[in-house]
Amino acid sequence: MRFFDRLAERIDAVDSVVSVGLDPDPDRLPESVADADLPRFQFNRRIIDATHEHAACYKPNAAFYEGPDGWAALEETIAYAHGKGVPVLLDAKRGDIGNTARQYASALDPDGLDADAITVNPYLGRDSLEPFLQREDNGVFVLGRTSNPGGADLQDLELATGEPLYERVAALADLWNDNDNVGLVVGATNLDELQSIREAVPDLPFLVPGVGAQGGDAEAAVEHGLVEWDGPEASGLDVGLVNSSRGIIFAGEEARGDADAYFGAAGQAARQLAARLEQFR
Ligand SMILES: O=C(O)c1cc(=O)[nH]c(=O)n1[C@@H]1O[C@H](COP(=O)(O)O)[C@@H](O)[C@H]1O
Repeated sequence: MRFFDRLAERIDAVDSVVSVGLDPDPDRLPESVADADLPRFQFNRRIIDATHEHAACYKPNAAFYEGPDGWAALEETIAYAHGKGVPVLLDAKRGDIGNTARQYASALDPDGLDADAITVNPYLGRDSLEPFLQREDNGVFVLGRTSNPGGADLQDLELATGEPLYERVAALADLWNDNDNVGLVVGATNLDELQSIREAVPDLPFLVPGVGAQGGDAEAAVEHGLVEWDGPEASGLDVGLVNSSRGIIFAGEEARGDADAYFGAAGQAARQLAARLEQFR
């Protein structure tokens, strides 16, 4: 089944468009997991237990799995999320020349990390993304307009045609969508850009990061991020994702010494965000 069909069904089943970001910063892990084998996985396991009923997907950011045992923690995390029936979007922001890109894309293989979808960087052009785009059952989220302040440095540059570069990227992503597997990453912190990209590409689902810790606009994220899915299996359902990472996984930080309270707070934060976003759907 294609990624966006699976995602639309998941969103429908849990009434949530929340992507829970699994970014287990080693400096912020509570004592209850810090001394365990694979602490990052043990942390994620507890987070997944607490949040899965409100999660449309999990988004582990590959940066947080660098270093010894990082890949093992990521592999275990993805398998554990799948065990709860939740798709996984690997946030790796890949993009490189063809033979390198093919290796990066193996993260989507069932005998690789088995991620359901991945984020990619469009700046090396179509051929660098081909190994991802060809995988009909996997989602490919192209960075459109990022949420960080420096995103403007390049992405807002005006082209000779008068359009900003991010709009050209969005149009290209639409063009690359032969397999109905392309989405766009557009931050919730830049409302004008969010709106204008939605107008430029009315049919692509967005991953909208930046709500929560970065202070982005949840209502605009839902209004512009979701589209009615017109796929072969889950047609007519909403599809799109609004991500929060630190705002959910570290919501219990004041209860660091009490594991149940700590992870309970993450569950509550995921539930509250899901309910808040549902108001705007
Ligand atoms: O691709 C992303 O997910 C992404 C794109 C973007 O423009 N901004 C952005 O914050 N992200 C990621 O989304 C997550 C946001 O984390 P929080 O700010 O903790 O919610 C991190 O993993 C970021 O790397």
